[in-house]
Amino acid sequence: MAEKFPKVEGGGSLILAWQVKNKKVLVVGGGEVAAGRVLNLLNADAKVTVISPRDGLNDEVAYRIDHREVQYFDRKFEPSDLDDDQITMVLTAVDDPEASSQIWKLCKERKIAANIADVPPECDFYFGSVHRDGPLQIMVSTNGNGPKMANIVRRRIAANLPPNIGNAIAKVGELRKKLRAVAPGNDQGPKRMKWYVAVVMLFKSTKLTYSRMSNVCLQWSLEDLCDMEEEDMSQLLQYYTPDKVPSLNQIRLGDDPDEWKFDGSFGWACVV
Ligand SMILES: C[C@@]1(CC(=O)O)C2=NC(=C\c3[nH]c(c(CCC(=O)O)c3CC(=O)O)Cc3[nH]c(c(CC(=O)O)c3CCC(=O)O)/C=C3\N/C(=C\2)[C@@H](CCC(=O)O)[C@]3(C)CC(=O)O)/[C@H]1CCC(=O)O
Ligand SMILES: NC(=O)c1ccc[n+]([C@@H]2O[C@H](COP(=O)([O-])OP(=O)(O)OC[C@H]3O[C@@H](n4cnc5c(N)ncnc54)[C@H](O)[C@@H]3O)[C@@H](O)[C@H]2O)c1
Repeated sequence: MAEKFPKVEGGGSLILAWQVKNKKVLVVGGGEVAAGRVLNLLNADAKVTVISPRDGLNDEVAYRIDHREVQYFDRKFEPSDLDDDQITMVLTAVDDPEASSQIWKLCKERKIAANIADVPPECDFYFGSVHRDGPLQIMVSTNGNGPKMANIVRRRIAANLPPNIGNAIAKVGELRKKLRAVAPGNDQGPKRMKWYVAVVMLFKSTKLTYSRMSNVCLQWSLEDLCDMEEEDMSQLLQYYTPDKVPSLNQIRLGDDPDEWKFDGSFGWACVV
């Protein structure tokens, strides 16, 4: 018999999307691993400081420093580097296990979250293998079992994604923002979410699951979403107040016989 609630399966990680925008992060080390860490951090708009002797710098880290993408100190780590309560996180990637352990202990004394590359027990969090396409990020973790496998799984997932998915998500983001402007109140919350989900489900019912659905009159495709212009979005948003979800043709051509009322079920819209 199926369980009523999901079964707990311990031993995993809590996977989150940490918002480090404008927050200070210290990276100790300037080699190949540090280069990857720095890129991840800059992609998340963090304020990055790198501490590493110049002669140990990898070309990519040197490039970030030369282009002032990071703040830089040309020396080894010193405990006083942690004397800044604005530091949100410390990442070490040094080829010196003693220095690594010392940094971990100091971070714990100061309650700063830290990742010590190479030493899983000395990590408050692990990195994962990340696929990025505009606003879309997919992280794969094997929870320390096999980082190379994480890389392989991530590539396989990415290869199976529709090519326009990042753009489509960006458009949905724009639409969602505009919808909030049209219906800002908290009291609109449930209606706003229901209508928005109905619109997104129309797009889900098309290219993402296409062949099985081919007898159903499909109204939106991923490409349609990507092609949405300002004008299309304003047209679409006019259907929010009467709680209707139009077809793309209706938005573009204004013909209304196909119009259907959203009945609250997130099923398929069938226009015959
Ligand atoms: C995913 C990725 C993200 C990133 O680092 O950004 C990542 N490691 C990557 C690559 C990679 N790392 C290593 C190899 C060599 C081959 C091999 O060992 O497999 C390769 C492969 C390569 O280089 O191709 C060596 C290695 N790594 C760790 C140890 C220590 C240990 O296991 O004890 C050792 C042994 C050192 C030694 O033996 O001396 C530990 C960790 N590495 C993690 C993440 C965390 C667990 C993530 C997970 O389990 O999913 C964790 C626990 C902590 C952390 O680093 O956060 C990135 C792939 C990104 C991508 O390409 O997409
Ligand atoms: N994702 C992972 O977890 C992963 C993957 C591969 C390797 N590693 C491990 O991570 C560590 C770093 O790997 P790498 O390839 O970048 O090494 P690397 O030799 O290219 O770089 C080490 C860097 O640390 C700097 N450094 C050394 N001591 C320092 C100190 N006290 N203060 C500041 N900087 C210092 C060096 O100048 C150099 O820039 C190694 O121990 C490696 O085995 C981890």
